[in-house]
Amino acid sequence: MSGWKWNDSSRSCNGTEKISGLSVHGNFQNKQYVQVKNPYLETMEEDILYHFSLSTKTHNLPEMFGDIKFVCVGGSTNRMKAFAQFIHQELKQPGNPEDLRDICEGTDRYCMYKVGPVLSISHGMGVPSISIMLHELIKLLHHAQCRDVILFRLGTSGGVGLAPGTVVITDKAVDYSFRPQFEQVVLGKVITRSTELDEGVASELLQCSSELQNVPTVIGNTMCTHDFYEGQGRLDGALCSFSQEEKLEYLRNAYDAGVRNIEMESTVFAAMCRVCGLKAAVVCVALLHRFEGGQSTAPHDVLVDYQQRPQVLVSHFIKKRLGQII
Ligand SMILES: O=P(O)(O)O[C@H]1O[C@H](CO)[C@@H](O)[C@H]1O
Ligand SMILES: O=c1cc[nH]c(=O)[nH]1
Repeated sequence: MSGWKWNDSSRSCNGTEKISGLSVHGNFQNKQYVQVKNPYLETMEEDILYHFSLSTKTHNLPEMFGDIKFVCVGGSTNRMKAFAQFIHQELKQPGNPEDLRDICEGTDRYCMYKVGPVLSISHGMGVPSISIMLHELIKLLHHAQCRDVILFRLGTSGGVGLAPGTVVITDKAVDYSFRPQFEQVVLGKVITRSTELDEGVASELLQCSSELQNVPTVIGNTMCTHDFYEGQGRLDGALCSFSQEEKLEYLRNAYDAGVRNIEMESTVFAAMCRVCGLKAAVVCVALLHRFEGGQSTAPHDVLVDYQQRPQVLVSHFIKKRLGQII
């Protein structure tokens, strides 16, 4: 790949830097390295990123990943492979997108594709699955000496008071009580972390959406639950202990608290990125209107179109940052 530019509207842009043989233009005076908050890591001779099938001894992580600027994560392996192929075309990368290799092929836990400065990774469903992936991803970015990285979660969700197909850029990721926090149990005690996301990236994404057709987008709070059925007030799970009225009351309360969509990873994603000094955004499409029901009745091709919307939006953002769109 010839050099790519690095535009960050929140900072002045100047200077050129070589990263892994690429000319990267931008302002690196505010170099933001990825911070790990674990003193034990420094003392380890080797760090095995077990679920990625990578290690600091067997892989040259700075050479493999040092130029990463954008990391896009999402639940499904197929979606994240499709996104890698899509961004490969959008960034006009050499070679055939069909030939992209899964860097994590040594394990079937997650998939990972690298396309120039973009990493596309799957994280499975729910907080435990994404948090394991994020521990290893953040260590990977740290070991690779990456800097000024932005993370995006590209997902699907249930809409609250929104037409299906609407993309929600998360303002605050909130828990089941609509609090902007994530609770982690550590050594039997609950640790509470803030789930604030980067406001600048969110408003830049909203601006990007206004430059696109067919990507209706709003900014709103995203509720993260630990379950798809009972946890999200669905009446169609194997278990249901509440009435339709109780469900609607909970969803109305969520709406009044600014919640516009419901998914299952945003709070831990926001909390871990924040602690480690990573800018992050959550961009999820609403597949259905939760006031109206629990099942996705839209035809397959419509759902495929909906799932592509966060990808189109984030790809536009990346192309702008790389100076490919003025
Ligand atoms: O579309 P993804 O990224 O998987 O996200 C949403 O979809 C899954 C449930 O179907 C949960 O993981 C939820 O957060
Ligand atoms: O309703 C939905 C749809 C997708 N993902 C969720 O977590 N909930």
